[in-house]
Amino acid sequence: MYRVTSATAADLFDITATRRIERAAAAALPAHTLMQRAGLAVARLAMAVAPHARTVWIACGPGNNGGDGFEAAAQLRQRGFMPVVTFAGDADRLPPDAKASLQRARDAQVIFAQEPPTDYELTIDALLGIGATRPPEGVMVEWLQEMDASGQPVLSVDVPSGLNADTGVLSRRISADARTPRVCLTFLTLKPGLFTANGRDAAGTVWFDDLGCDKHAEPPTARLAGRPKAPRRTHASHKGSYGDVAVIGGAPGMAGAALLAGSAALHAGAGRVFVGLLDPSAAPVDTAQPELMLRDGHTLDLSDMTAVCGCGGGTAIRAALPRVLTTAAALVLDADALNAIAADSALQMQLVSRAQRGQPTVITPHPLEAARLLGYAASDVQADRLAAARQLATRFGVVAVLKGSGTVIAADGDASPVINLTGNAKLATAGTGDVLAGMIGAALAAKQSPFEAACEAVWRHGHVADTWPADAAPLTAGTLARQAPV
Ligand SMILES: NC(=O)C1=CN([C@@H]2O[C@H](COP(=O)(O)OP(=O)(O)OC[C@H]3O[C@@H](n4cnc5c(N)ncnc54)[C@H](O)[C@@H]3O)[C@@H](O)[C@H]2O)[C@@H](O)CC1
Ligand SMILES: Nc1ncnc2c1ncn2[C@@H]1O[C@H](COP(=O)(O)OP(=O)(O)O)[C@@H](O)[C@H]1O
Ligand SMILES: [K+]
Repeated sequence: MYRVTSATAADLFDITATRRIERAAAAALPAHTLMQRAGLAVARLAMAVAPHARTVWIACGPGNNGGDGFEAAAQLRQRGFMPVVTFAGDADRLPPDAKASLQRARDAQVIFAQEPPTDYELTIDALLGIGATRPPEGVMVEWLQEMDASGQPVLSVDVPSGLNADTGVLSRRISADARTPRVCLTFLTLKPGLFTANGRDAAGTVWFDDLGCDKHAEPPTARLAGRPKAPRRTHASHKGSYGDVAVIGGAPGMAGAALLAGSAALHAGAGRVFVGLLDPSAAPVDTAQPELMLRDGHTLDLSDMTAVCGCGGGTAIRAALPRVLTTAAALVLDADALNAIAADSALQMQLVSRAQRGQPTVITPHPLEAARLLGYAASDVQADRLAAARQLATRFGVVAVLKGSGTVIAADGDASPVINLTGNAKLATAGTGDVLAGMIGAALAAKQSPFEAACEAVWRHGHVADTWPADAAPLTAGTLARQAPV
């Protein structure tokens, strides 16, 4: 059993793949073995999460997820805890493994009740796992609401009930005021839905137990990339070794966004950074960051540069795009550049033809920008973030970075998409996206592969927010841009 952190590199498997792995694992072991191992693992983690607990409320559902709960109840009872089980199901219709575990819980003198206990120190959510076919209803909803509001730790078995393990869509809203600490112990595979969309809020800290079944040949659905290697510079390197970045953006009134991207590219290690502003009346120098070379965004030669295009671009970016799309050696497209491309099929064709010419492009949409590019609603993008990122990558021949909680990075081709585990809501402030675009630009300019450049920059950007002290002033985009790579 191990705890998943942002440093963890691991494969993720959707429900269909997990089912195949589960069937193969079950076939290789004596009956009931997997559930016994799962229940024991839940009991062990419960004791670690709440060693002081006396009463543990275990909410069990109608399938094998409930079976894991019965098994954990039996184990906890044998260790002197007072588990109280509420069961939302029919004992006669339980699958065989779960039925056997129900009997073991009864034999261990576990208390069964109709209602949750009045006082308890830990809840185990064993209502629904990967077999959930529809959102929870009836008494399950009541119990889940009680858990959310209890303030006591919740340990979700395999998957938080109501969470789609493939997409991270949760059937209910968890209030931002809820102070309930959450852990999730997931079995056999790590599932993508635990790490994106609502998955992070619903699952809390994720623990993984392979139940002794670590060998299988199933291809992954997605990956956690883990901590990137620290950047190294050879002694004899020079500024040309790290490439040129040109930020194209900063329409009248929006120079700040372009300067933020430029500052981020500079601090992320680019050899030289130009900022091509689209505001003819812009000042000739940024005195706060004099290393940035300010130029006219419409005329800057991009043929040997990595362009970062769109930050604060406004409507002026439209006129600059045909030249940027055809000439930039490598390209990061953000914000208004993406909105302009979404509205113009000729620009879309120019974007697609970049890949055919071997000119790499990374796009960095947030969900609404992704929705515009795909012709969907933002809610459709959020309903399946992995699928949306893959579609963007394939349709435009790019590396797509779909931002938000659990940023997804997908490439056109066979590579599994990556879900990034760094970052938090401290980044939910204006300008942090411009900073990310600049950081990716610097990584591309240093000749990293576009997919690697995007994954590493997204990781580092989020890591700054993760390590930002809780008692420090809020993390602004300007401060974020000035952090050196880790
Ligand atoms: N079979 C095995 O080898 C193992 C199974 N394990 C556990 O088994 C779980 C999967 O078990 P199941 O396939 O039985 O699936 P679940 O226990 O997730 O749920 C399936 C049951 O819930 C019902 N159901 C689905 N959605 C519902 C809803 N919204 N309201 C009410 N009832 C609903 C279904 O009709 C079915 O009876 C895993 O998540 C994991 O916890 C683990 O013990 C590991 C080993
Ligand atoms: N709750 C969150 N968890 C993780 N990352 C977040 C969260 N909110 C915002 N971010 C990150 O912050 C950045 C915001 O980018 P964007 O929406 O383009 O903002 P802006 O245009 O103001 O710069 C993205 O990298 C996004 O992934
Ligand atoms: K569950």
